[in-house]
Amino acid sequence: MSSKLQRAIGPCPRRRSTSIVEGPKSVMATKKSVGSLKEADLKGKKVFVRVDLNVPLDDQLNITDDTRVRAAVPTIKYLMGHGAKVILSSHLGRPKGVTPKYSLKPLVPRLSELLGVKVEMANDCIGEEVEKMVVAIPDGGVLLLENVRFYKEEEKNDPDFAKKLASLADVYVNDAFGTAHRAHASTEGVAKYLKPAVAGFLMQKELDYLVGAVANPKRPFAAIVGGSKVSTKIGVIESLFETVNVLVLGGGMIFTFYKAQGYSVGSSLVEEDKLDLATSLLEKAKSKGVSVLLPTDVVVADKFAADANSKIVPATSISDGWMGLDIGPDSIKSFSEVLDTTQTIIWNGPMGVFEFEKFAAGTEAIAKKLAELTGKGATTIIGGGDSVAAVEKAGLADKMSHISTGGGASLELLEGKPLPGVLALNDA
Ligand SMILES: Nc1ncnc2c1ncn2[C@@H]1O[C@H](COP(=O)(O)OP(=O)(O)OP(=O)(O)O)[C@@H](O)[C@H]1O
Ligand SMILES: O=C(O)[C@H](O)COP(=O)(O)O
Repeated sequence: MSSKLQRAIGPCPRRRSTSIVEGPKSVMATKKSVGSLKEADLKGKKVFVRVDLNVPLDDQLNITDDTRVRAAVPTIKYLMGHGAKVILSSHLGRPKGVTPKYSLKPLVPRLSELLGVKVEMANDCIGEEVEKMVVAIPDGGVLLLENVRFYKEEEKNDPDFAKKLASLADVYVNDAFGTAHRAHASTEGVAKYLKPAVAGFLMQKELDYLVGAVANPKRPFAAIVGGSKVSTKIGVIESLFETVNVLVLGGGMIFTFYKAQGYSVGSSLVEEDKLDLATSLLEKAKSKGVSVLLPTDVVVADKFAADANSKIVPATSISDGWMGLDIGPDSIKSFSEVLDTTQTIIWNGPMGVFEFEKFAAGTEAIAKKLAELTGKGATTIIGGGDSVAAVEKAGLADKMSHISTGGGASLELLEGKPLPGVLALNDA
């Protein structure tokens, strides 16, 4: 095989039919058809809305990325417009007890601005004071409860705590896709005590793309999986084997695959205990008829730092003392050529250490390619977490078909794990 060519294991992309009924494990594990907000009677009703306002804050408590706040707006505006009394609940961070730096107060100005109303804020999420504030919400008004994780009962999914949350409202709406993989009191438990319990618009959109498009994709269907470690992506890779035609691998995980094949990887990131697994994953791909593409060239560095010396070398012969931190230009070219032939692409995990400018080219090039293909009619789905950060950094977020607000949740969904926050909702 020429070093100019991608290392392709398995045959070329081929068409396969996958129906929702016969679909892969990932489709069967969670349901796509959940009760809709549009069917609920909302006028004058107290609606408990679980949103995911777990956003990054800087040291001055400024929001550094408001994507999740903006994503929560359509559901809240719909509820306001239909005369509901909106009770917003979220977590922020992973506090152990009441912790001021994890208060949701810094969210109030941005929420008020986006919703065009003064959002009221409670100092707690249950109790008498909160109950009084709920009674005072006008039709179409919005009350934000304090961080629900200030109570340890939240993460324990304590039934009494869930009942207390439920007692505040008449209707439950879960729009917190980012937290749908957690069986917590506000994401799962509360749904047992409030009927109807329905999905918000963001939740529905995430499920439509991540379950719908993946179950029934326009083909050829490619998955691009990158990021640092194979170990965190085994489940998703194996699950995608059931449905994709092409699997493109990048990021730090590729060196475990190369080392497993006996190539020299220098001091690149390698998970020594996953070498056999890497070999068996490639064999499995072959048996499933999935084409696996690994980079042929990489950008290597003499240290893990933004100002490291760098050079481009074949991916299969990295000298001692050098580590691969990005895919190289030949790989970008051949990955792009293959992606050009595909109709649906899901991307999870960056191609390199995109946080360092010198090693961001591979990730940026893939982001640009996906933006271009979206413009030509392909469906492009960015699976959350660092890939989303990279697409945002490249200013291309609005050029993709769907950007998931859930890193962990989207991975678990693609891995075929059930999402408790979705399963708890009423069927459609
Ligand atoms: N060649 C590499 N060597 C070391 N680290 C790498 C390399 N390529 C990418 N990374 C790092 O991988 C990290 C992301 O990996 P991770 O496995 O956490 O992906 P992820 O966050 O799960 O992706 P996503 O969130 O998009 O699902 C980034 O911080 C990036 O710097
Ligand atoms: O950011 C996330 O992935 C969600 O908000 C869930 O947060 P958690 O991982 O702390 O449960």
